[in-house]
Formats: sequence, structure tokens, C-alpha cells
Amino acid sequence: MLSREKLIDQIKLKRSFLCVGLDTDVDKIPDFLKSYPDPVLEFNRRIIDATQDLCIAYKPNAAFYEAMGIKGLQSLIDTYKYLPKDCLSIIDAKRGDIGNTSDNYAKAFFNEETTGMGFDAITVTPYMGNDSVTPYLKYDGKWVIILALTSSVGSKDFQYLETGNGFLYETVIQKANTWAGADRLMFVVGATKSTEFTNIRKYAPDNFLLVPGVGAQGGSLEEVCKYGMTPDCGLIVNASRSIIYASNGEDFAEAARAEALSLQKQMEAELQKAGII
Ligand SMILES: O=c1ccn([C@@H]2O[C@H](COP(=O)(O)O)[C@@H](O)[C@H]2O)c(=O)[nH]1
Repeated sequence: MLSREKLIDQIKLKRSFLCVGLDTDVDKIPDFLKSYPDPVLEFNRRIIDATQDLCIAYKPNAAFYEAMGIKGLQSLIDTYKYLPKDCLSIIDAKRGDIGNTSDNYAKAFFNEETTGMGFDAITVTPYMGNDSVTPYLKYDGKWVIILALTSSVGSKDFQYLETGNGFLYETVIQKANTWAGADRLMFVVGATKSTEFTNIRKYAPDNFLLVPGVGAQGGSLEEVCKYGMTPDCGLIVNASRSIIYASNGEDFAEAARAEALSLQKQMEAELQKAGII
């Protein structure tokens, strides 16, 4: 489990706030891995070995594993077990349902004794409100990461609706912050929405933000840092495809490392600029 203090320590130690997204699609991994008993696990292991000194988090997206049925679930469990303990383990599952159902989603991803998976953090959709989110908060020390302003084009459909108290995404942040503190709650904010970060910091001055959308989606790391960084860093920036599919040859792990290193170097410069390291 990675507390807020430990997370900040890791950021300073590794001079990085990079999250590597393990969106592992069996159709995109190099052919030579296909002869391994579990090609997805083999791919993930090599990506993890190649990047773990450069990142502070890993984020498998549940969809890629669930799409493969029982085999995929086993790959996810075995990948979870392989994740380095000094990195935050995030399951990007975007769950949310009535209380007793959310209890079971929480059990699925947090209760290692039962399922073999004890992720540090889960992404949760806030649409169903308080009773759909609190089941995840019952697990001491686990993080809940609430979708606030997503990187998707469709974010405008609901997240920018006027509530009379600002945009819906602003209300989500304000309300969710009454359910738990910045030591348990993070928010997802897309890198493609970098100019909104100043506004978001009005409602979430201390929360860590999980920021997908640099790399393949074209978001700017520099702008995210300019508008979203706090004295504790406050950012975990994810890149998935741009790292894990940097090459689909035998050199895929080296190519992934080179991509991760390039992001880590930019992050180091931002942390120095902000006086954090
Ligand atoms: O607003 C959001 C929320 C989640 N995601 C997820 O993050 C990664 C991004 O992958 P890239 O390959 O780096 O684009 C992926 O798992 C998404 O499902 C997001 O992109 N935006």
C-alpha cells in the first residue's frame, strides 16, 4: 500500500510522476512472445522490468484483460503480483453501482485474499453518487480515483453541463471531497484539458490528479505541469500506448524504456522548476 507520504517520497526519489499504462492488447504485442504460456504476462513483465526505475505507478486497464475471458483475468492477477511494491498499483476499472454491487467490485480488486488482487487504487465513476463510491473507501489505505474531467471528446456531453453551481465536473469534485480527504481521493483529469487545471485546483488544491492523455492522445505534459502542479507535485501522469507499443519488434522493452525515460527526464525538469527536488 502506498500512502500519500510514501507516494510523494517515491516521486522525489525517482524524480518522476510517471504512470505506465498496461493496456496490453494481445493483437498488438510482438509475435515472438506468442509462444510463451501467457504472452500478455510475458509482455507486461518485460515492460515492468524495463521501466520500474522510471515510474511511480502502473495502471492496467481492466478492459484489455476482461476482453480475454478467464485467461485475461489470470494475466491480470499475475501481472498484479509482479508489480513492484514501491509503485502505486492502479486498476483502471471505472466501476460504480449501487452499494452492495460496489461492495463486490471493491472486493474483486482490493481483497487479495479472495481474488489474488489487492490493488492500491481503483478508478470509479461518480455518476451514481455517494453510496456507489463509499464501498471502496471502506478499505483502509486504498485510494479511490474519481472520474472528474475525462480526456475524451465526449466529456462535453455531461461533464460541462451547467448545474447552477458551475459545471457538473466541478460539482463532482466538490461533492466527492466531502466523502474523504486528499489522502484517499484522487481525480482523473485528462491532459487534453490542460487549461482547465487552474480551475480544477480551486476545488482540489491538495488532491493528486491522475492524468491520462499525454502521448497517443496528444496532451501536453508541460501545460499540465504549468497549470496543475502543486507543492507536493499532485500529479500522476499516465502514458500507455506511446510507451508499451513504442516498437513491436524484439526490442519492444528497450523502446518502451526509451519512451519512459524521455517522459521521466521532462518530469524531472518540471519537478526542478517547481523546486520540489
Ligand atoms: O479520461 C480518461 C480516463 C482514462 N483513460 C485511460 O487512460 C489510458 C490512456 O491510454 P493512452 O494509450 O496513453 O492514450 C487508457 O487506459 C484509457 O482508457 C483515458 O485515456 N482518459
